[in-house]
Amino acid sequence: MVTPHWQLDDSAVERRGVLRGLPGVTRPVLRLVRDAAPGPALVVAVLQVLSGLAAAFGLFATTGVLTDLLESGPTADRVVAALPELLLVGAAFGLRGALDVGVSLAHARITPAVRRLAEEQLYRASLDADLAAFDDASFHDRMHRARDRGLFYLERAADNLVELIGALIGLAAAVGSLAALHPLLVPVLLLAVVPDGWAVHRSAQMAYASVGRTVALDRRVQLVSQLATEREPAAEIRAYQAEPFVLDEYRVAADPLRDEDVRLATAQARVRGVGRALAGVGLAVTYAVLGLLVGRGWVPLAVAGTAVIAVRVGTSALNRLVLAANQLVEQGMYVADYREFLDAATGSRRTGADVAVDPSRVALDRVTFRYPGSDRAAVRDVSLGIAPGETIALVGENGSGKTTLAKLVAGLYAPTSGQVRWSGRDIAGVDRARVADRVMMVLQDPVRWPHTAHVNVRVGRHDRPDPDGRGVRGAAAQSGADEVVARLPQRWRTLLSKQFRGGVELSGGQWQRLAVARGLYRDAPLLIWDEPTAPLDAKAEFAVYESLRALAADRTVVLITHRLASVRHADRILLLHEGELVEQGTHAELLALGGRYADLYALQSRMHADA
Ligand SMILES: Nc1ncnc2c1ncn2[C@@H]1O[C@H](COP(=O)(O)OP(=O)(O)OP(=O)(O)O)[C@@H](O)[C@H]1O
Repeated sequence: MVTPHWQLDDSAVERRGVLRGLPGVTRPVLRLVRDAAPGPALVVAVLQVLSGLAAAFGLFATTGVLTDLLESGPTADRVVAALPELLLVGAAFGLRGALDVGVSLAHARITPAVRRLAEEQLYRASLDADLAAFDDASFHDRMHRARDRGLFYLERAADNLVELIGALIGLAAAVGSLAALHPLLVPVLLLAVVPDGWAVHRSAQMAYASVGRTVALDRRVQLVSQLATEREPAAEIRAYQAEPFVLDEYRVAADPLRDEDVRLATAQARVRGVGRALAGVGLAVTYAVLGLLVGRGWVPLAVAGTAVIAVRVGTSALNRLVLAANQLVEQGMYVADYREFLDAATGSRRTGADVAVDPSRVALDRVTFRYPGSDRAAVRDVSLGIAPGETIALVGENGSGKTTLAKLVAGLYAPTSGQVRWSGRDIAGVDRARVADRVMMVLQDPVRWPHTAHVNVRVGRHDRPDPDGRGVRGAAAQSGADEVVARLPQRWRTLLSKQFRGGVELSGGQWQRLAVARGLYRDAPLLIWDEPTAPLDAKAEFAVYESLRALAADRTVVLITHRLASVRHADRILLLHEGELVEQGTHAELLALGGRYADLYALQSRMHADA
């Protein structure tokens, strides 16, 4: 059996065989922490340094305590002699505890702020991305990794960074004290922790490799999960008795995912076991060396006593450090995914001149467009001109390229080759927002904004001042949306989403009327009209076409429809076939030509006559 393309995917692993170094990981996280919560970040840094100093001081004071206790003489005298140093040790560690509480308090403000900033950056990048990027599977993969894992691990990475710095400072305190007591004690400390550190590092590597292999499967499971749990597909799944099919789809993706998880957990447990065993041996060697130093008389017993404590403090700090560093490296790979997505999204954005453009005269010059990853052109070598105020109609079979061509005219896609010019200017070189500002677009499958009826219309141009609501009401009257709203329980303030309490659902045609109102409310000189009347009843369709005719009076209009009766009044009809412009002219000219249009028209007329 051939493995479907969305199953185990090794390309992602190859791409990242080599782990990025810690500095490469910490830099972006550090930058994010600094930008998200500069004050708390500074407080954490200062308190951590003070806490490290208190720990070092406490260790030094411990040597004094042990020296006094190990002196010869009556026990009571020795304890009394050690009291001042004992108080100092208590004060140092008490202070350290208080400082650590301060670190925790400041730290608590960092993580939510990092999440908040990272989310906004992600959504902004996604909204900024070029439309064509959404037709690209690798863009989706990146988006999925960045949104579902990148954000989560970014938060964890920020936590680990704080932990890492704390552990580093704790370690510096222990190493500093050990070096001051005897330089040989420092390398001995490493023996105890390096094997465990290797194990954690190796298992992080394995985890990431596994995620790289299964990301596409994971996405598949999520898609199936939507099918099984969301409201939209629920009716059709039941009507088609597709429940077992959906479950099978789930199993096909979920079984290999489960097997991969088991394999990973087993391999990780094995590596960690080896690491633990070696770490035990390392600790035994550490204490043996310490015993040797005391036995040879190179180190006094009191110093050795402090060294034991310092080794314990140092080992624990080093363990925390290795763990935090390794988690950070692992999380850093997801952070890199997040950054990569941000870069890809930003990179996909077409930047151009920030100048006003005028779409009254549109010219296409040998325009070809291929969707990302597709080797067939959806629009091929199309040249045409649209005169100011002209209404052109695009007709043709399903998939002939009408919608794609309309989006090229509107500047939503940039041609793969050729040029789209507005009043002589190639719009590929113009800022996207400037182009979009001049277009009103009503599409086949409009967004159902989970908001009030009013917002559903106003979002057509959300920054247009409409204090008394006249603009919204006018657009609604033209599209027939006013009748829909009149029947809603709270009129314009009714929430149009069943997913929220008190929300209501509309029929397809009712949604479409609101979408048409939204397009009309936008009010721009170039109108793209992509079959928006298909779900409307005859009365609403008639009303909408009447308002379209009124709108067309002072606008350039690109009209897409399969109802040839509706295109008879267009100034020119263009027939597309497999992406190519094969016929154009007025209704009468095309009928006289006796080509594809004439055949289609005859067919539709017969169907209507039969009906
Ligand atoms: N997002 C996409 N990614 C890849 N290919 C696409 C995408 N959208 C459309 N296509 C392909 O491009 C071709 C043209 O599609 P387009 O939607 O422009 O046709 P259309 O004439 O508007 O069709 P319809 O009458 O069904 O609305 C089709 O072969 C389609 O499969």
